[in-house]
Amino acid sequence: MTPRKKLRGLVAATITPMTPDGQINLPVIRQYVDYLISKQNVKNVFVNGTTGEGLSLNIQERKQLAEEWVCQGKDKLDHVIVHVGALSLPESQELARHAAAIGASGIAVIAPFLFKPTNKDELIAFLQKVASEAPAVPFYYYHIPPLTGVKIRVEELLDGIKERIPTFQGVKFSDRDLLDFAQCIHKHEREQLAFLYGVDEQLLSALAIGAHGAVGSTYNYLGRKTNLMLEAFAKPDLALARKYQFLTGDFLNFVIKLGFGVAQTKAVMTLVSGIPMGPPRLPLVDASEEFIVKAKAKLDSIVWPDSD
Ligand SMILES: CC(=O)N[C@H](C=O)[C@@H](O)[C@H](O)[C@H](O)CO
Ligand SMILES: CC(=O)C(=O)O
Repeated sequence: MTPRKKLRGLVAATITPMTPDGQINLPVIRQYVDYLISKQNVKNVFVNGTTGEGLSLNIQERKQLAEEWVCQGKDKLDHVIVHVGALSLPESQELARHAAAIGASGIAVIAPFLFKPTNKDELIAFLQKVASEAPAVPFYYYHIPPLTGVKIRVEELLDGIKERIPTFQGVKFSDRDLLDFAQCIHKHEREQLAFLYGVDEQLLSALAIGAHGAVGSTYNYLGRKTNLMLEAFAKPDLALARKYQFLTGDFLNFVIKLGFGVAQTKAVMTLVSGIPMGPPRLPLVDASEEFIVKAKAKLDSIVWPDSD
């Protein structure tokens, strides 16, 4: 898939649908693609990331999912970014070659998080070995220190990165350090990079400092509302943009207090879309009935500015 457009706007971090007995449920993806486009107005996806339980899948499953998304997304989605990060460098390289072969529009890599890189050079060395396996595919670094424990500041990491990784195309930034994020944008203003924010509950703050888009789990089911926030911000109608951020924040604040992770995201998506996402894979366990009832009541109680 040769990207016709620059990566901008919302990117849904896809959930991996599973059958009740825990196998990946590929036939559901066709319907999932159509749902994102028609109901959420979201035309970019980030496959096999955190929300997709990418690191809990085996290589074969990851390849099958990537293929299915690229294939079902053909002529429908704008970008299919495949996360190919793994603890094992050769596995990550194999996934990168595979993503290139199937025509993914980008690849992303998370920092290895058991043996961790201790400085910028070690991390770049790892990323470079993966990126070079897919020399024609845009490469994104996936920064998510709350999960990886790798806290190397991105602003430092990016210093000189293009020389080492010519395909470097941007960052998916899932951290609350907006100084680091702002410095990335500021220092690379002249380059055609994509800085995508990944903490959905504070996307508006990231837009204010120049985020080009966002990758997140909530755009699966709150994509349409978040797109209205982006439109209001662009107008600019900041009062309206804030209303949307406050309301999506109201939902997230509520579920975070109940305990909110990928298992709960699967349950919420099943509830909202009607597409069966199935259970998560261990060590994650299914959301409780109580969680689902409360989350649904909360969602139903929100009065959106566009009132539907
Ligand atoms: C830790 C995690 O999964 N972060 C996601 C993306 O990076 C976000 O999309 C969150 O799920 C979202 O902001 C809700 O907290
Ligand atoms: C949220 C996100 O981007 C991910 O699930 O990887």
